[in-house]
Amino acid sequence: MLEFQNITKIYESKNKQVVGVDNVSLKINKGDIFGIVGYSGAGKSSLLRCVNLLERPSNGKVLVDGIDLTQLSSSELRTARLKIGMIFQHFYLISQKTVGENIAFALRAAKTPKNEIHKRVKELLAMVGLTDKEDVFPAQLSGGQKQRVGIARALANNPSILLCDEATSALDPKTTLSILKLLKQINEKLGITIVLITHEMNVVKEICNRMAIMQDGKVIEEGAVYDIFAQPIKPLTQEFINSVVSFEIPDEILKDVKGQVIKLLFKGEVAGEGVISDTMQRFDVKGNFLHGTIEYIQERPLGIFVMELQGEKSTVDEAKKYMEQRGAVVEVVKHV
Ligand SMILES: Nc1ncnc2c1ncn2[C@@H]1O[C@H](COP(=O)(O)OP(=O)(O)OP(=O)(O)O)[C@@H](O)[C@H]1O
Repeated sequence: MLEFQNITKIYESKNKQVVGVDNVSLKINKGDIFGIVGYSGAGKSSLLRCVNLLERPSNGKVLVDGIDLTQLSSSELRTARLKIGMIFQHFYLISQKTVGENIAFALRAAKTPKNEIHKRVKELLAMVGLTDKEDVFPAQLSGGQKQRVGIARALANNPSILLCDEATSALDPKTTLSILKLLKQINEKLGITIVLITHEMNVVKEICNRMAIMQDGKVIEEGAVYDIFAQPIKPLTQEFINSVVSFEIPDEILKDVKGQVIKLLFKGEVAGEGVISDTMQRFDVKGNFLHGTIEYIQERPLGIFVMELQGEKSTVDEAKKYMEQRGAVVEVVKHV
């Protein structure tokens, strides 16, 4: 388990202090794929770099399996860091070394016995699907292949945590998906906890099970990805969710709608259409669909409907209550 306890990172620059991370406490469970989301300057990189103390926090503790890394001696920290792999947006491969040598470099740094290195390099290349690229140089690889080498290098010493710093931001959407798939496989097969930072909600939607949203150095919202997608609380979180799953109805359409407009959420297996049609039969209200979609988040369906309800106010209220009893989350978008 990885835990940040009251982490603050202050940068001193030109007689000025910049707060990169502001008193963040977070728990990341073993086996999580945890996404940290925020706009540029929110403090994501600063926080991620506190995990392996690439940035030393100005205050607070970083606990990995209960051990506070900030209290370790430099040799203890070197050993602890071997169990924390990291990949980067711009890969940082050594251009004069072949793919195989880039990976072997990480193994040598961890004092792996010489006679085991080549076997391990081959294993790692097979794991990331680059068996035939051992002897080529990074310049001969595509961006996605370079990131695969970065992943192989990060996994060389069997880490328990993998940190991903905007790992797919330099890649096209199709390559991004293939790298995310690989990361998910690694998480499932090897049980490695993954912490990734990104400004792309699609990345989070694709592979993360839990997430935190950062703004001005603080974590403003955190929880299960499914729950946050279903009911984001903070306006910034809503903005990020809307970038991938838009529930907004344009004002021009709302303006012409006569009845009350409601948003209905049906989580998991609750069959939204069935509940809505039962409601229309039971109550003297007329419903018009303005929007309807089923999103799959973490392979779990989330039904989202926006509809206009026309009828007596008391009947409309009863109809909404009935839908809530049947498992819907009802939110009024526009009162009559
Ligand atoms: N080495 C540094 N010296 C001074 N200020 C820094 C340093 N690194 C980061 N900062 C400041 O700390 C704040 C948080 O930056 P950080 O890079 O962690 O944010 P971020 O969310 O990762 O943004 P980005 O996605 O652009 O990297 C910003 O105001 C930034 O200017």
